[in-house]
Amino acid sequence: MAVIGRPNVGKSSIVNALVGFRVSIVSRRPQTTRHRILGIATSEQGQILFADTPGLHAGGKRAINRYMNRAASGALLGVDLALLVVEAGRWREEDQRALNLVRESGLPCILAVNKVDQFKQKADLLPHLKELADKHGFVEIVPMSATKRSGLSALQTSLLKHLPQGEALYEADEVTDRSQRFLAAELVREQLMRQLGDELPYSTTVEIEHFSDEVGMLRISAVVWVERDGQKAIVVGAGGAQARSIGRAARIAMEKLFGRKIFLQIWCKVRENWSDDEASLKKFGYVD
Ligand SMILES: Nc1nc2c(ncn2[C@@H]2O[C@H](COP(=O)(O)OP(=O)(O)OP(=O)(O)O)[C@@H](O)[C@H]2O)c(=O)[nH]1
Repeated sequence: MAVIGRPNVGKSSIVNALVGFRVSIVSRRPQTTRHRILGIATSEQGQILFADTPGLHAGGKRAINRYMNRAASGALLGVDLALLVVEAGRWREEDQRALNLVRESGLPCILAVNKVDQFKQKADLLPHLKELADKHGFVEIVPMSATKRSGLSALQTSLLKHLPQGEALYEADEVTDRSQRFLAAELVREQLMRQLGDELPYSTTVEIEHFSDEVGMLRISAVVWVERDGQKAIVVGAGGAQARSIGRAARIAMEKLFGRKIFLQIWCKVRENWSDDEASLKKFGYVD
């Protein structure tokens, strides 16, 4: 099934909560997820395959924005069910755009109304849900909060109810189809999204130059690519402090995720205009 919605509504948080593993990075900034990522949630009741997707957005004109929107809308092909995620109390143009794509796909769709913990007027929740119900024939509407872990089991139950029965495609201990190398790059990028201000995260990407499994540890060398020299100065920081802080937080996250000791080195390099250049995007793994 495909998880779809505008940026920042909590798609990755929902997938991680149901998979029970941080397969997809999360930050408070919109457009954190850039790739389609498979999350596998296996329980006694069954196995659910989630395609987490980049937030569907308007406005971004660079090649990377087109790639992200393609990755999201393409996820609706070849799945049995759509999960549209919205933020409680908000309905924007981009939510409508996501709903339109679901409509065009003809897929049955469950609506997850996330972040109900932030919904100020609790008494208005029911009328709000009614308004949402009027927008489309959703097979179910589930109010929930991924961070407070409320409504998760209701969501899991309704997903299982509306997915077709079949043989499990993955082993019970598999959580994603992505490699450790990919996840390592994502965890560095997560820190760039979290620690860098303003527009800078959107000019960065991460390439793993070296990844080796050694006795007692994984040795990883990552390149943070930026688009201008001035950006490199910010990523590195005074005396290298910013790069060290990014590296430290990413290493801790990797050790937790992989259950291994990690030796992580980070370099910062400039490649002008990489985010609007098809060849650079390919080189950095943005491949359909
Ligand atoms: N208050 C609250 N915050 C939430 C909830 N779920 C997610 N968030 C926060 O919302 C922000 C965005 O979450 P993500 O899971 O990255 O959202 P996304 O839809 O995958 O975002 P994109 O990558 O932009 O598409 C993060 O700061 C999350 O911690 C929730 O239930 N309640």
